Amino acid sequence: MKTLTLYSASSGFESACQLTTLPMGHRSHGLHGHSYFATVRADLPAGWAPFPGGEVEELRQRLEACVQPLDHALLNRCIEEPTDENIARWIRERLETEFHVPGIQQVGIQSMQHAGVDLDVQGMAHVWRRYRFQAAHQLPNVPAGHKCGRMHGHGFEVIMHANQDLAGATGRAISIDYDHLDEVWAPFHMLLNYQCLNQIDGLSNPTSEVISAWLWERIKPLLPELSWITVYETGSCGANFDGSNYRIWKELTLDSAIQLKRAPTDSPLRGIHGHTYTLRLHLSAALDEVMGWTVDFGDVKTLFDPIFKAIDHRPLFEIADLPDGDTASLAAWVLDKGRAVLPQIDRIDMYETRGCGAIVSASRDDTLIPV
Ligand SMILES: Nc1nc2c(c(=O)[nH]1)N=C([C@H](O)[C@H](O)COP(=O)(O)OP(=O)(O)OP(=O)(O)O)CN2
Repeated sequence: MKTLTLYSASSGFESACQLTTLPMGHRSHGLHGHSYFATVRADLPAGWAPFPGGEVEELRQRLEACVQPLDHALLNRCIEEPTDENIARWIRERLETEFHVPGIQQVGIQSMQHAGVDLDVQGMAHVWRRYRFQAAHQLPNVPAGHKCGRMHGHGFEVIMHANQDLAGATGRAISIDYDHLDEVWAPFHMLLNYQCLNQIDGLSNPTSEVISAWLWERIKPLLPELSWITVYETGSCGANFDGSNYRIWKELTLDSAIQLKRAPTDSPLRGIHGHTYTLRLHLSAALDEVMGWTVDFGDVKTLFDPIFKAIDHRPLFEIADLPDGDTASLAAWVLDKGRAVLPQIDRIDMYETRGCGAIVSASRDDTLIPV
């Protein structure tokens, strides 16, 4: 199977800024500050890192050096109008030209816990913002005894992703801002928060997939730039919908020991060390119209469980058919084993720390997935 591997790295910085093109009186017009979080994903060629398996650490160090002038600084001294989008563009430009990072597929800036911008490979900016609502639901068509057949509740989260480069079509003078997303979301919060979802028109079978499509149908006419709706049912699972395709994910954490066998003998990465990994399984499948889902999150967990047990709380360097302990090798191994039991798995994200790791995708033309 031909796969695409993207290496991912992240770096935080604390900065002050001022957005002077926003109207006087807007809370971001004046001097204020953020704890920013930058991420980069790159399709790196063989031989780029000092040793095979060292890509994530090398990318992390270059990103950290790239954003260093922004840390504890006034961003306006480096970037004319430091919106999240402009900061992301500044970082990408410097990574390419001064830090020699090839194959950049995505640069993200998160300026708040619940908002940010992702630049895609074509340089298009996708603004995202996360919202929460508290609601009950029950899935009426699940087999008898399935826990989701009982009335229960969740703190649901929704991410709206909007492709800012489509904003010209709406006639707004400036591209999408977070305030506009808030205005669009406000009536949906009123409709969904503190409700039993089954009682809402169109949500008689309120799975994550159905909720994401229900929101898409209602929000897209109000926000033509909408590119994805993401619904988090719990902190570890949910669904994305882009108007035609459903995707779901299930996230697991594993605590494992590794060694990077190809690291130089004097590198600490060569010795036994470990991580609490975040492993995200992405699946793509058609919607089962009766069940209202693609694949049951519960089935994903059950079918994947033997693989999970083989890598959680284990010395991964003892797995005979795992060539090395770097996250790209590990993600490729999980993709291979995972697809044997769940062919709908089409991508594995494996992070050793927040934002640092590898993404291995079964599709060569992986699009920006907003999770
Ligand atoms: N594809 C879908 N599968 C399931 C959905 C759904 O909307 N789409 N919904 C449910 C249930 O409503 C349930 O609340 C969520 O199930 P589960 O993944 O088991 O979630 P947990 O957080 O309880 O999982 P743990 O990993 O055990 O914490 C079921 N399936």
